Amino acid sequence: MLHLKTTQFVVTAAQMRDIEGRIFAAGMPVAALMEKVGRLISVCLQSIIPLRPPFQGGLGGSNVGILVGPGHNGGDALVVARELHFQGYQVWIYQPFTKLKELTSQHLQYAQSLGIPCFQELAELPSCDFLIDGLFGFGLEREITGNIAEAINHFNDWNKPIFSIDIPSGLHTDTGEVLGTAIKANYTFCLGLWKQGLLQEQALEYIGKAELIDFDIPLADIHAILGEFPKIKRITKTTVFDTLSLPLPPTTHKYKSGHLLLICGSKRYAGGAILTGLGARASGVGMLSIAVPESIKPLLVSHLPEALIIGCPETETGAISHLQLPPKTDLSSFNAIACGPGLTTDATPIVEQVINSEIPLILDADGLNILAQLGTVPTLRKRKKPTILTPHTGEFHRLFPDIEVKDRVKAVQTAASQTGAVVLLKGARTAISNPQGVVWINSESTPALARGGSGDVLTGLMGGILARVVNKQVNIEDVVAAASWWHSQGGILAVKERTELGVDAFTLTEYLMRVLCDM
Ligand SMILES: NC(=O)C1=CN([C@@H]2O[C@H](COP(=O)(O)OP(=O)(O)OC[C@H]3O[C@@H](n4cnc5c(N)ncnc54)[C@H](O)[C@@H]3O)[C@@H](O)[C@H]2O)[C@@H](O)CC1
Ligand SMILES: [K+]
Repeated sequence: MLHLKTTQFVVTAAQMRDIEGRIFAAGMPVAALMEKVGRLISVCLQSIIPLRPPFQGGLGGSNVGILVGPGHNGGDALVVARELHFQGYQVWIYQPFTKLKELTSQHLQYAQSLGIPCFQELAELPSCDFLIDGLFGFGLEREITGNIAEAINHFNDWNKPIFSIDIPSGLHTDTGEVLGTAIKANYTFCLGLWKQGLLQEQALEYIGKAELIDFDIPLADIHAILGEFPKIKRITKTTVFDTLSLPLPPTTHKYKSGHLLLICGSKRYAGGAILTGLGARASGVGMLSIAVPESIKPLLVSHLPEALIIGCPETETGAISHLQLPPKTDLSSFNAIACGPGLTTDATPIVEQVINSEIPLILDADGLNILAQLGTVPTLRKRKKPTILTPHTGEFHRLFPDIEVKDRVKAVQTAASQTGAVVLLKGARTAISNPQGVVWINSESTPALARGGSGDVLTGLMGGILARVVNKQVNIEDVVAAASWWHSQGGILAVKERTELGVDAFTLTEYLMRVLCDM
């Protein structure tokens, strides 16, 4: 059986309930698990918000408001309330419901017996330094309305740090959409396994910093519900390292490390070709050929002296008119092709030519715009070798006008299944799917990468990795995931040294090479 690290797994509410059900059926008492989870959360909290030294003459301790819902999310919150109370924090409870689950009700009763004040009305609440949100977890099943919705909006307006247990109350556990209203957390303690909704772009505004609280779910139970090869996974360092096929064999030579053909650039967008080339350079690919319009060849040579720059005849508008490969070379000389950045839509014939080839192919930017004009699904259905599409949301709409992107995981799964391609949908939470619906989500990134040219770098990097490993029985979606992760980590590393405003695409290429030093 495949043993993935727990941090890779991603679950829906139904899957989490089934996994939890197996643990309880095997004999783990529900109350014991709640106790364990509550205590782990309170230990984390104490390290984030340590107890304040006593005020002179006062009782001391930080003031904590605990928001308690009717289910076990509320139960977790009550365990936290009790633990923080015993640590010396000043705790009060807000519990506006009339009916609580039995275990939750018991915890409430005990908390009240300890003298922890409990309020049902918003108007009665004292001020506090931070809030713990245990209103709803994965049991939220409909829109939040009425006084609870009012309370959530009220707490969001308080501008105090909010720590959400499992998921910010009000977010749909699977899609991350807001059901009526939702807590805007500064911090989310996701319990046991990553909930799919936390990895969706629309949840980002609500979850703050998210951390997984591991409470030792047996792998056998996870696999029993998610299958031996779970379909939806989070990209982690470990998976990427496996895909990159390192260290290099001592006897390797340049043609064994892959030969990538980039087709990119135009007189108008020469910079895109340079950035794509520099992205490919960072991948460590053995041989790099770059086809560009003849007039910008000298520019490319000066930036990428190690690459073979192929100057091609150009249209009146300065786009590549057709591919003119060197003597004794045809497309079968390459392990992979990456095509699109900076081409302009005047380069349609060349995109048609590579789509008709039998070489693994990445299409990006104008490559995607041209594909959309040709007709995405019928055009790609003819391909016999792997194809990767890397659209941002706008390009995705042009390629797949009938697919809704509210749930980005579903959107990439549908697009991949319709086309037979691996589809990467760019965003703050990039999602990748293969045609069988196997999904990778890149949950670590930085808004610093939302800048012109950043995507060109990704295409080059991905092309280089693909060319290096495509003949080594790797899954294409793993290659795409590795490139996405590497690209994001380059951005994250650059932010640390240069701030969020200091990560232009050219600078990013320099940080890419440093990412692997830390692995
Ligand atoms: N999965 C696990 O392994 C564990 C789960 N635990 C906790 O249990 C939680 C799930 O507990 P529950 O299944 O009790 O669910 P919740 O605590 O998320 O809430 C369910 C309750 O809320 C009510 N409800 C749902 N939507 C509502 C709405 N819009 N307005 C008003 N009421 C609404 C339901 O009728 C039900 O009573 C997790 O999120 C987690 O915090 C932990 O205690 C221990 C480990
Ligand atoms: K919650």
